[in-house]
Amino acid sequence: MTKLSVNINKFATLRNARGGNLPDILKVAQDCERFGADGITVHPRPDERHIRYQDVRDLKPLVTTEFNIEGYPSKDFMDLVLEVKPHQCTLVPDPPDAITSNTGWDTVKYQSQLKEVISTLKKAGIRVSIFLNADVSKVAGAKSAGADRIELYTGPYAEEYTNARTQPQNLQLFNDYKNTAREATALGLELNAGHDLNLENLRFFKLHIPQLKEVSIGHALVADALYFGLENTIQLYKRQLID
Ligand SMILES: CC(=O)[C@@H](O)[C@H](O)COP(=O)(O)O
Ligand SMILES: NCC(=O)COP(=O)(O)O
Repeated sequence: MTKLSVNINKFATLRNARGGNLPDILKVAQDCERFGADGITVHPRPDERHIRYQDVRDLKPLVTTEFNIEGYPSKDFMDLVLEVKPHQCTLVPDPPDAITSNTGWDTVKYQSQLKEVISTLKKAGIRVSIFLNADVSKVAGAKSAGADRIELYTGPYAEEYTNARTQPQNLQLFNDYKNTAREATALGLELNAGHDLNLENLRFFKLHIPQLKEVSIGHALVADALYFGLENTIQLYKRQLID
């Protein structure tokens, strides 16, 4: 079964809208775990518009499942990750002003930066995943940089799935995902995926990329929780991930 890591950024967005502490992010994380999440993901951004650096520190002793911190490896981010020591760190090539993540690493161009950062994280005992487009030519660079996993950026998949409304298995784009996943497995890299996954597109992705270890989902899951409740929603997503 593929693990579901719930990205709690959007709960923090709601909290920050008013100041104060509603909803309580620490309780949200614990409740997500109680409701069946296999992990908690946070993606602190430099402007701290949702998850704050202090949230990440406060979450560390409370998260009993897998803790995954995502972000661009700036000095501040690296200091935070090395202090908190999550189970996994997912490196994302976002510029500081990114509205959200919208591409994976160019593992050729940024090979030496990735090598250095990954080596530092791995020395601290942190598993490293790097965010990658569905582009088979970038997988070898992830391996040679020392990553343990790649996280497939599923934004374009989600968009095509919504636009096609037919048989997504016919899409060239989806073949790129399958080939990238196959190459990762062949090189001994484990596979995660995330971005814009939702209750409509998740099952198809899981069925066609069975080696998927983990998905991290936030935006759509939080939106669904408004209608179905958090516990039901987490269970609905988990059902999509059964082998
Ligand atoms: C790497 C990735 O796809 C997610 O972390 C996503 O970008 C969530 O970030 P935001 O919640 O800031 O949109
Ligand atoms: N790594 C992807 C993630 O954590 C959540 O992305 P989204 O579901 O908020 O688009």
